[in-house]
Amino acid sequence: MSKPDTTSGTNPQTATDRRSLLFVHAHPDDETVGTGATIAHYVARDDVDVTLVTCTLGEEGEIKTPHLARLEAAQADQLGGYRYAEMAAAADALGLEDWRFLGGAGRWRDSGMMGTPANDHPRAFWGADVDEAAADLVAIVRQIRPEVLVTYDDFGFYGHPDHIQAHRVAMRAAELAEDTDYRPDLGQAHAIRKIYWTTVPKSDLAKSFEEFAGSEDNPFGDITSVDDLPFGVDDDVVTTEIVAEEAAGPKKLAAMSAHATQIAPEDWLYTMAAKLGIESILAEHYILVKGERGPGKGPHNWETDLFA
Ligand SMILES: CC(=O)N[C@H]1[C@@H](O[C@@H]2[C@H](O)[C@H](O)[C@@H](O)[C@H](O)[C@H]2O)O[C@H](CO)[C@@H](O)[C@@H]1O
Ligand SMILES: [Zn+2]
Repeated sequence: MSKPDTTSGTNPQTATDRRSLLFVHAHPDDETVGTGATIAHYVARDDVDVTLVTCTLGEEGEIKTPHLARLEAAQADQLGGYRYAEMAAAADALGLEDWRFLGGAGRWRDSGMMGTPANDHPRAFWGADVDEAAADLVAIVRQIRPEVLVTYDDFGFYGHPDHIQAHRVAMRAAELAEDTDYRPDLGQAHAIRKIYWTTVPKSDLAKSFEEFAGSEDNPFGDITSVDDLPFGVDDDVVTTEIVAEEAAGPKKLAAMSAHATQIAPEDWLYTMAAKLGIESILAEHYILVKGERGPGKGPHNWETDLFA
């Protein structure tokens, strides 16, 4: 579905009718693994423009496709360019038209896992000056003027340095974007109405524990308690559950398969969808950290719409 041209003023809907939703993620694949169903859901709405900003190209990733193994950082160091193409294919699968890299593709490099030498690469995102990186994001915020921003919590959801830095840069950019004295050359100030951090309710993790208990492909390994995982929150900390329509399921699976160097066919995400059903990958959860909580439903009164 091609969107009306909102740049030349020919949009049949007035600009004020359209709503903007911004996702800030660390690596190509995070957008799909963590928020793929939500992206597909809002892209399918005819009143919402979705923008994804990814902070690095994922150059330091482990390669799960053996025939591409030599692209790894320690050998040909071509994984970043390859994951750019994976990002394009995944965006296509989700129907996402506006996807960008922070500062332009290649500005910031994947920092590798915490404590690895890649953390010290001169372009590592982990070593970026937060205000410098945030300035590029302010320009995007002031251009697309999002009502809602989605990013990670201050632990980066699971403690990866690029995820922690994506949180810091996104939150700093939201603060600077609304400051009328900050860099007027980057556009008119804009205040984002709602900000969410991605999360997973422990009740969902407990269900997965149960389903995988004893199986050889248990992604949780020898962890036996959800409280020992580096992510997950009590259900009453979650504020919002987006359950995408069934049609989003195949889109998220196609986007996952687009990220083949990162998500192998035997990956637990596929196994979970197979064991728990496609609905297990249609529900994605968030914590509202800025803005007024909207109407909700269920035992925890979770919002069902990011724009609520
Ligand atoms: C989901 C996510 O953030 N993936 C990151 C992460 O990938 C991990 C890394 O390659 C690790 O070495 C593997 O053992 C683990 O299975 C991967 O999830 O870190 C990568 C390097 O920074 C990054 O490219 C990838 O997108
Ligand atoms: Zn990541």
